[in-house]
Amino acid sequence: MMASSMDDVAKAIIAVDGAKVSFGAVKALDGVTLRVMPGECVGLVGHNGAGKSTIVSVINGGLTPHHGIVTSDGERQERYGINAARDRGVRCVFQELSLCPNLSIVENTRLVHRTLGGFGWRLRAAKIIEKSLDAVFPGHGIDSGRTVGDLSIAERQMVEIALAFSDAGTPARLVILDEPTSSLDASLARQMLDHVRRFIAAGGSVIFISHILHEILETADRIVVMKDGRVVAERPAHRFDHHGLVEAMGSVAKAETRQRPVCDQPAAPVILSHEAAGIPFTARTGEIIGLAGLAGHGQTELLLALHAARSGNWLPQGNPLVTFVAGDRRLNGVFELWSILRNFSIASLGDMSRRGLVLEAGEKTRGTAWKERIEIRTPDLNNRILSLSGGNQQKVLFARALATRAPIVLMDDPMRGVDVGTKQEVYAIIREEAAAGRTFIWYSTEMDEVCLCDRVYVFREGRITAELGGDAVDEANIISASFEGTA
Ligand SMILES: Nc1ncnc2c1ncn2[C@@H]1O[C@H](COP(=O)(O)OP(=O)(O)OP(=O)(O)O)[C@@H](O)[C@H]1O
Repeated sequence: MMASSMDDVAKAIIAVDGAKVSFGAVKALDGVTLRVMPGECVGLVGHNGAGKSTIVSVINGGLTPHHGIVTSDGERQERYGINAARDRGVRCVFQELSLCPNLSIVENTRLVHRTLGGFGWRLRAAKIIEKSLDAVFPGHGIDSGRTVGDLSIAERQMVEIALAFSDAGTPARLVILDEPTSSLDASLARQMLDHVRRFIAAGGSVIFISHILHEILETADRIVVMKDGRVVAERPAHRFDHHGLVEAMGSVAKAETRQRPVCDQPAAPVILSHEAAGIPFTARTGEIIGLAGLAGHGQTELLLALHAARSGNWLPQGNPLVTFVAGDRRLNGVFELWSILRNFSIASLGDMSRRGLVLEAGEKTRGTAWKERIEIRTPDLNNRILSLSGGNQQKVLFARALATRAPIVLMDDPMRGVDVGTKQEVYAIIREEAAAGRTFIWYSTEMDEVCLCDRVYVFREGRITAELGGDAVDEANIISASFEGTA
């Protein structure tokens, strides 16, 4: 080891050296070395399945590597686990939200901070979480007495983030944020990124994982790129640009194309309409319609209402009229005990069976074709769905919906956690299918995606306040309509 490298290990809050982790035949980590210094934000990027969440589990003490050394503040950790990590000030916001849905925010705060017992703990817990919510998301409007199960996915993500930064005696020193903004709209994401910079300026450390590269480029001090279980590039953030990062991520990341499809179909028949609050909603055959506005302002409710209204409608040959890509994959999307293949094929079993029996060869052929088309990374489609990384699970849900013959596809922020390369692939598929007559209704918290749509409805406080079409679909118009509700 070089002298500077030894110095780094001594100063690092956490240093992992040569970590190897395998799951069966899959080498999730193949000799990863990562150090986090006080007062720095390390950006961690890489394709879906690159190993980012796995190295986070090692640092968080949730997973002991088969090989490798963990050092903290210069001390080699022989028995490093979740409790040791917590005692050293390591906090983690997981990709899959981890709060107990049947408990209130205050009760969840008590669970996270084990020392928060004794007389009057409710009041103290409420103060702790409220202080942190106010610091990270000023003006959040979340009452800490609410039950977590009643919160929107964005609100749950906000509470998880605030909990990670909260202080009940042992202050957070290293906060790991694994795709923290995936359910947040641009203004909430901004608040969180600003808080990260304040935390760093005060001497804290952050590991920040995101597929939204501009967030990484503007927030991280140093960027580490992973590919297939290895670190393949590592530089100060100012020495990367967007293109350089995409290139470093490797073959999966293809060049981005940002042009919006031109769908000039005022004459196409209306396939769906709904009397929404505010401007009425309509969708025509072959249109890609975006639902925009701040997170949780009624977009998911419209998708659910459209689904409820038309889910009983079947086309000839037993195909449904609408299909749905759920936003909250753990709650509404994934069948956790099933294989990847069965999770994929469940929505189109009608097309894969004869006289009530599923034709296994046909199911496998279709599954394999989709696996290759959007690069679902697994050695075997018969593995359990939970063996996939988060982004790869999301790809399965997407493939499940697209593999049906439903002419209307409802999508509730479907690209959550999907890597940049696959996103381009999926945008191309959506465009192709829309050109062939499929209608897409697409809620997204990412402005770039909303701007790919032919027509956009902007939501504010449960109402549709603006409808933008053609050249009017741009960031400035969407932001102005989100805040002022100008049509
Ligand atoms: N419990 C498990 N069982 C089997 N394989 C697993 C398990 N957990 C992770 N893997 C595999 O390890 C590899 C690394 O996964 P990991 O979750 O670290 O990727 P990631 O970089 O975080 O991806 P994403 O961007 O999709 O979140 C993947 O190939 C994944 O399928």
